[in-house]
Amino acid sequence: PPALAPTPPRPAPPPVYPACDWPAATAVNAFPQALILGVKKGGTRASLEFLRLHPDRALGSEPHFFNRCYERGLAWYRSLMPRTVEGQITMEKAPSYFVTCEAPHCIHGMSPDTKLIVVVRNLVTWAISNYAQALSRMPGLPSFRALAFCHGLGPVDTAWSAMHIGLYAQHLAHWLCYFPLSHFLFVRGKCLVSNPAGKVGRVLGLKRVITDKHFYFNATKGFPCLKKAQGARQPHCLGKSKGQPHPRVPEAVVQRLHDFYRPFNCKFYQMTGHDFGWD
Ligand SMILES: Nc1ncnc2c1ncn2[C@@H]1O[C@H](COP(=O)(O)OS(=O)(=O)O)[C@@H](OP(=O)(O)O)[C@H]1O
Repeated sequence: PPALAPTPPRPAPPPVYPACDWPAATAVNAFPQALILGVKKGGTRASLEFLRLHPDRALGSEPHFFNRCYERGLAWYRSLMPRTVEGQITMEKAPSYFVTCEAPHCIHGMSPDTKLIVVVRNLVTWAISNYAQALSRMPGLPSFRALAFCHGLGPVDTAWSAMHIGLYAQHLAHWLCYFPLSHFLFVRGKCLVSNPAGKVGRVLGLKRVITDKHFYFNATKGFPCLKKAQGARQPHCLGKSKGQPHPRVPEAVVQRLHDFYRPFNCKFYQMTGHDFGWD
């Protein structure tokens, strides 16, 4: 008689989750619908921390995907995003996307509907802020003046990142080849300090949930801090690299930089239709 056919393996039983681990029926890892593109030292961390308070948004970690690890693929990127339910906006921030040449193309490839947030700041203050950060890490750094100008007093050294990144008009022109201006939201870094609730509350038309009640002014830090960070009971200020003292830079140097940036600023105002008043 023919040998008995082996019993076919039983199909694996469906997974059994403890009640508290049931996956929410509609929660998914969605690609970000909005990205904070930078710029670094503009106030990106403050924007992110303040937005965390909003129940209608979910913020991803900071994987620097579009400027450092795009080769890992969009599926990997998506898996890093928090699970969200319908009606929630997924967001991510990276300090350098705005100045990364390939980023507009890659982000457009992910979704041409992505909303883009850029935190901008007076470029001279901004350049000094970058220098302050670098100096705190490398105390032996040459003076600001020596780095800002070729040969000490020559033309502005646009090869220095603190000068180059500030050419907002040039970076924006590149982005506008991929996204219309209506997709951009420009946030003044200064407003995040003077009126954090106002600025953050209005981002992306989110319901007005974040108000002055969420903040207090911390006189020691000299900046607004959160009365309670998300999921915590304690007041929370940003870390010590945010809001650090700036070195004194001679007025003549500041003036020369204002003169240098003026035409670029004018161009940026024209492109965005908004006078940021940096001159
Ligand atoms: N609430 C609050 N607390 C502290 N700092 C605040 C806050 N709001 C805005 N800022 C400004 O944020 C600047 C740092 O910007 P970023 O977070 O974009 O820096 S980074 O690129 O992520 O390192 C930082 O720049 P510096 O003051 O030059 O350090 C601040 O001016």
